[in-house]
Amino acid sequence: MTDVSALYIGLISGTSVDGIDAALVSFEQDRPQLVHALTHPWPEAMREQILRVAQDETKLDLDAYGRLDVAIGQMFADAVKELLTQSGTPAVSVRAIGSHGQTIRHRPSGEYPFTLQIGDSSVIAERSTIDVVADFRRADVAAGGQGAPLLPAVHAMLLARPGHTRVVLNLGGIANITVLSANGHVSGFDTGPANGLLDAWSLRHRGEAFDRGGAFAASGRMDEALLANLLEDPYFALPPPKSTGREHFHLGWLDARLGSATFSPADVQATLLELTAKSVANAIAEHAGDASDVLLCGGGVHNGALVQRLRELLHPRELTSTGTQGIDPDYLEATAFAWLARQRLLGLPGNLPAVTGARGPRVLGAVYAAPRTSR
Ligand SMILES: Nc1ncnc2c1ncn2[C@@H]1O[C@H](COP(=O)(O)OP(=O)(O)OP(=O)(O)O)[C@@H](O)[C@H]1O
Ligand SMILES: CC(=O)N[C@H]1[C@@H]2OC[C@@H](O2)[C@@H](O)[C@@H]1O[C@H](C)C(=O)O
Repeated sequence: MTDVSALYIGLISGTSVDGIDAALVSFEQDRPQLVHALTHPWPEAMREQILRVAQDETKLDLDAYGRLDVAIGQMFADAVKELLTQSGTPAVSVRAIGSHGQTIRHRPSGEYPFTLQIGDSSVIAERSTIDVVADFRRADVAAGGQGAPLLPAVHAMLLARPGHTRVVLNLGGIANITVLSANGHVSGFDTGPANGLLDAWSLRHRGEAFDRGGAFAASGRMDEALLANLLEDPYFALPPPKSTGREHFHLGWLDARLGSATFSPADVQATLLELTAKSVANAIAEHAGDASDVLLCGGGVHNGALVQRLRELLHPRELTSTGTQGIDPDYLEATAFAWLARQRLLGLPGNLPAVTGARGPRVLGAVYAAPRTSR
């Protein structure tokens, strides 16, 4: 019998690979509530390795794959330990961990569609002594879906405003929107890059993992011809359901479009910021024309230059953070994976077929049992 009143933990390292977000979550009438959260940073060498693998700059042999899977699992277990210590929570009072893992490849279309999140869940269960639910995307992909985005179900539960069309915009490495329609319908998809390309260009030209506040972009001038060239990527015109990742939008993608043309690094950064803002605004105009407000979450809420540009493009819609609704924009994804773990233990579906394109609702994830004798 599942104890539905217990605490859960949600874990995710997203496409920015900036750290492992860990959230301790309680439930009240099935609604998740954040109790405590932290971001456990990746050691720099590991972050670089994950990025190289995710962008196909490093081809992994099976031994290297196995080692990376375990190393990521160990870091996820460390994040759990830190979360329990900081919050003063004994492991025994946590019913389960929902671990998204680290996406290293996402190819949900074609003859053999797949999506790959790694971070050995048995290692997390063994080290934390807590049951782990993981592998949340593959059942949806097996059912013909994209396996992503999964957050729209949680956005609907926490942020829908009956009678109004509202958009939730996640600005992670990749950007995705959820459209919460006035009539209750929920749709959503990945619009394209958010911070991933901005981070990569910042690292290459300034040695900084991200462009704090968007200052680097703000120091340059957007180039119209380059922007038009980038927006020609066929992904932007694809109809939903659709999802993407670092295997598509990465520095190699950008370099191929820059070709032999010379731009100042700051002008490219400004153009990348405009690419994120324009592709998001175009998607909202096309799929949520009647939206009255847009709620932001994900690390991009801290990029003042990006938020300012989005505000201009989305005018007259109101643009605020999910924080205005009492939802921490930095930990919504981790909170959602705690909810998904609970759904799995309750035998309830986690996907929204109208979003992912799956043939139907599916119970998502697999359970990795903790060692019973040590509890
Ligand atoms: N102060 C800041 N200024 C500018 N950008 C910032 C700032 N703080 C965070 N960011 C951006 O937010 C990113 C992290 O966002 P987030 O944690 O939401 O991404 P993610 O969860 O890895 O991605 P995804 O949602 O695609 O899986 C950083 O890589 C950085 O680009
Ligand atoms: C395959 C994968 O990891 N996709 C991520 C990624 O990061 C943002 C966007 O692309 C979204 O589709 C998804 O993550 C969130 C957690 C989701 O499933 O809603």
